[in-house]
Amino acid sequence: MESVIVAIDGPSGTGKSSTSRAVAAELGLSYLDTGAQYRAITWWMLTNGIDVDDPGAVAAVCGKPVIESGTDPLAPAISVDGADAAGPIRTREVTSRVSAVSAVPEVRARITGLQRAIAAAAEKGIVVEGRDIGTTVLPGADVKIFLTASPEARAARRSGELKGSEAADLASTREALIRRDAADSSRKTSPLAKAGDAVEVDTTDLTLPQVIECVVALVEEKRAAR
Ligand SMILES: Nc1ncnc2c1ncn2[C@@H]1O[C@H](COP(=O)(O)OP(=O)(O)OP(=O)(O)O)[C@@H](O)[C@H]1O
Ligand SMILES: Nc1ccn([C@@H]2O[C@H](COP(=O)(O)O)[C@@H](O)[C@H]2O)c(=O)n1
Repeated sequence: MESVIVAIDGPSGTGKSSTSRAVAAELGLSYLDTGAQYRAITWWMLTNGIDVDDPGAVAAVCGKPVIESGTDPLAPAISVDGADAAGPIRTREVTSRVSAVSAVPEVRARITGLQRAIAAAAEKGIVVEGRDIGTTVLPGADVKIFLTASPEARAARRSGELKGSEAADLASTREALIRRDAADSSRKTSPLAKAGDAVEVDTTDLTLPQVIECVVALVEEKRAAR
C-alpha cells in the first residue's frame, strides 16, 4: 500500500484529535498531534519564567527545548527535554497562554520544521492534525479535511471532559474556546484556516464514529483513485 498523508485542521473541540487517532489506528498510519507540540513549548516557557506576552523573549529562547512527539495513535506521547509532558500541557494555564506563544513566527518556524521531518519519516503515511497543516505545514497532503462544529456543541463536549478544580460552566467554556479560535485565526503567521482544497465536515450533529467513518471513506476514495 502506498504511503498517504492526511491533514486534519479545524477550531478547538471539533474532534480533530479523537478523529485523527481513530483514523490512523484503523488505517495503520502514524499520528501527529501538532497542538501538543505548541502546548509543550508553551509549558517550557512558563516553567522557565519566560514572559509569554513578550514575542521577543519567546523568540530568543524557542530553539532551546527538545520536543519529542510519539506517533503511535494508540499511545500518543510528548516529552520536553526528556521528561513526559503529556499531563502538564493540558492545564488551563497552558491552554489560556498557548495562542500567544504559537503566534510568534520563530516558534512556528521551529515547530513546522519538526512536523515536516516527522511526516517525512512516516513510512506508511501519517494523519497530522492542527490548525495550519493543509495550508502551510503539508500543503501537498493527499487528503485535507477541515472539521467544524457549532460553539455550543464544542463547549458541551469540552465541559464534559473537565473535572474537579478544572471544571467550568458551559458559558465560560464556550467563551474561552471562541477567544482561542479568534486569536488563532487572526495571527499573521499561518493562522487557523481551511485550505482551498480541503473537504469541510460539520460535526455538530454527527457522532464520533460517523465522523471517523466519513474521513476513512475520503482516504480510501483517494487511494482507490490513484
Ligand atoms: N462528533 C463528536 N460527537 C461528540 N463528541 C465528540 C465528537 N468528536 C469529538 N468529541 C469529543 O469532544 C471532545 C473534544 O474532542 P477532540 O479533543 O478530539 O477535539 P479537538 O478538535 O482535537 O480539540 P482541540 O483542538 O481543543 O485539541 C472529546 O471529549 C471528544 O471525545
Ligand atoms: N497546527 C497548529 C496546532 C496548534 N496550534 C496552537 O496550539 C494550540 C493548542 O492546540 P490544541 O489542538 O491542543 O488545542 C492552539 O490553540 C493553537 O494556538 C497552532 O497554532 N497550530
